[in-house]
Amino acid sequence: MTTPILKVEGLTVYQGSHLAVRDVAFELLPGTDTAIVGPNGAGKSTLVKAVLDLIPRNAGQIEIFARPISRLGNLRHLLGYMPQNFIFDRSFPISVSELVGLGWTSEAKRTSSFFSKLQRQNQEKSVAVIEALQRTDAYHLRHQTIGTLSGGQLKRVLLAYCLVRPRKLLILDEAFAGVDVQGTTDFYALLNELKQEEGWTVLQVSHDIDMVSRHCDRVLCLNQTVVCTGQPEIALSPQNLLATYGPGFSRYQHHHN
Ligand SMILES: Nc1ncnc2c1ncn2[C@@H]1O[C@H](COP(=O)(O)OP(=O)(O)OP(=O)(O)O)[C@@H](O)[C@H]1O
Repeated sequence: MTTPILKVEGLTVYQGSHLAVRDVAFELLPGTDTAIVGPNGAGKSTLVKAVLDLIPRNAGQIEIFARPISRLGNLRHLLGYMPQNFIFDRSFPISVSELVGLGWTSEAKRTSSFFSKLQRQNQEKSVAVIEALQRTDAYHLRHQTIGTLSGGQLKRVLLAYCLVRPRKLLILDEAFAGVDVQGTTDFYALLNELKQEEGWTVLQVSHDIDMVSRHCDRVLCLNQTVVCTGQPEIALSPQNLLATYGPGFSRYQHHHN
């Protein structure tokens, strides 16, 4: 039997006095792309943050790479996360390259001296930063300070931050909101490449039902608790969308080519 990359059982989370996520259970198998969809306030971001142990949970177990989340240790480097909002002081003088470089960590290798090791690591890091920025089409932004970026440009840079070292699990919270149509199509192609060629597992929160139905392997419909889960053609059936979003929902059609 394949060991799941992520296993969530009985997850319940309160935000203040509000029950945001109730008794959620699901698994992610290696090399799959799963979308979490649901209406505003359904608990999607709360679920993702609780899965990453960034906010406390009231009940439930979370295992990542077959280890309890609290005992991940160095394996945390194999986890990439792009939050829904990245709030920072726009006057903070950090360049795009420097920010992306913060996501890089070296693989431990033995070398002859401290200085040659440091030199080699700096070279490896520079190459990794350039490659990550090229992959997200943000290389031209490398010298800009992050405070000068547009919303969509910042998303590209944050994705580069996630890609600057190999990961096994990439968690994206509305990563493509604010990205133009071509950029969104490119991003999905990139996710597909990471999945198919490098074996990454992806969990993404999205409101773009059309792109999710085209590109994701599985969908988890959430409205405080799991309404349904399965392959897109089943999970996103009109009945399931009605059950998840309520009667006011009409499927928003994007026309990506
Ligand atoms: N820090 C907080 N304090 C109190 N309540 C919160 C907090 N964060 C979220 N909530 C509430 O928890 C519920 C779930 O919020 P969450 O952000 O997880 O939803 P979401 O599905 O990600 O929504 P959206 O699609 O709008 O991003 C909402 O009712 C929200 O008002």
